[in-house]
Amino acid sequence: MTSIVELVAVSKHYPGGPTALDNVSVAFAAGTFAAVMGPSGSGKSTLLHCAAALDRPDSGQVLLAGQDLAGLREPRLTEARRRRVGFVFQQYNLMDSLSVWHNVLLPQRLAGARPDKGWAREVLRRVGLAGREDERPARLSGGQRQRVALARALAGRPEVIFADEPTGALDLASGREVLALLREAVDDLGTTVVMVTHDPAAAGWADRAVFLADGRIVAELAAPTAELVAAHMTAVIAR
Ligand SMILES: Nc1ncnc2c1ncn2[C@@H]1O[C@H](COP(=O)(O)OP(=O)(O)OP(=O)(O)O)[C@@H](O)[C@H]1O
Repeated sequence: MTSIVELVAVSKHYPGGPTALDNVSVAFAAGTFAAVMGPSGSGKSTLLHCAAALDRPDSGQVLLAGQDLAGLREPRLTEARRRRVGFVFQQYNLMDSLSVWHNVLLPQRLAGARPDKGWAREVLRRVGLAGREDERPARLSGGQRQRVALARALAGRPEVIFADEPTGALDLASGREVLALLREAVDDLGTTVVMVTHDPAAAGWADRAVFLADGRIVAELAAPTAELVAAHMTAVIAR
C-alpha cells in the first residue's frame, strides 16, 4: 500500500482546551476513499487540518506524498498544499463576486500557475455544470454550489481531496450526488479522498471508516456500510 497521507504519533493540544489529538497514527492509501467519524469534539477537524497542512501538530510527523511537512516552512508549505491538495468544505467557500468559471480557476491563479482550461471545462462537465460557467454561485442551489466547489478542487489535479462535512448542508438527493462524484474522483481519476462526516450513510460511500473519540482512533471499519457505521458510532459514543 502506498500512503499518500500519513500521520505518525501526531498530538495537538489547544491552549486551555482538552487534547484535540492524542498520539494519532493513521495512513491513507493512494486512490482510496476514507471517512473520518466520531462524536462532536473528538478531533476530526483537527486531524483533517493537520493532515492537510492547514495546522501544525505539537508533535509527531505528517507525511504528504512522502514529504515531511514539519520540515517545510512558508512559502514551501503553502506550495506543497496547493500542488497536492484540494478542499471541499461544508459551506462551499465560493466567492460570490466571481462566476462559476472564475471560482474553479481561482486556486490555480492564486498559486501563480497557468490554469489548465481544457481540464477545468472537463471537470465542470463531470460535475454536471457544463454551460453554467458564467453564472454566479448565489444563483445556484446548495447541491450545485457544492459541485462547483468539487470542480474547483479537481481542477488542480490534486492527489488528495480533504472534505470537511461536504454533505452537511445539503438535502439527501444533493448529498448523494456529491458523494457519487467524490467516489468517481477516486475510481476514475485515482484521487485520494479523506472525508470528515457525522453521517453513516455518507461513510457508506467510503472504502474505510476511521472512528475517533477523545482525540484517539478507537475503531476502524473496512468496506463500511451505513448500518455497520451506525452500529460502530453507537458503540463509540457508549464507551
Ligand atoms: N481553535 C481551537 N481552540 C481551542 N480549542 C479547540 C480549537 N479547535 C478545536 N478545539 C477543541 O479541540 C477538540 C477537538 O475539536 P475538533 O473540532 O477537532 O473536533 P470535531 O470532532 O471536528 O468536532 P465537530 O464534530 O463538533 O466539528 C474539541 O474539544 C475542541 O473544543
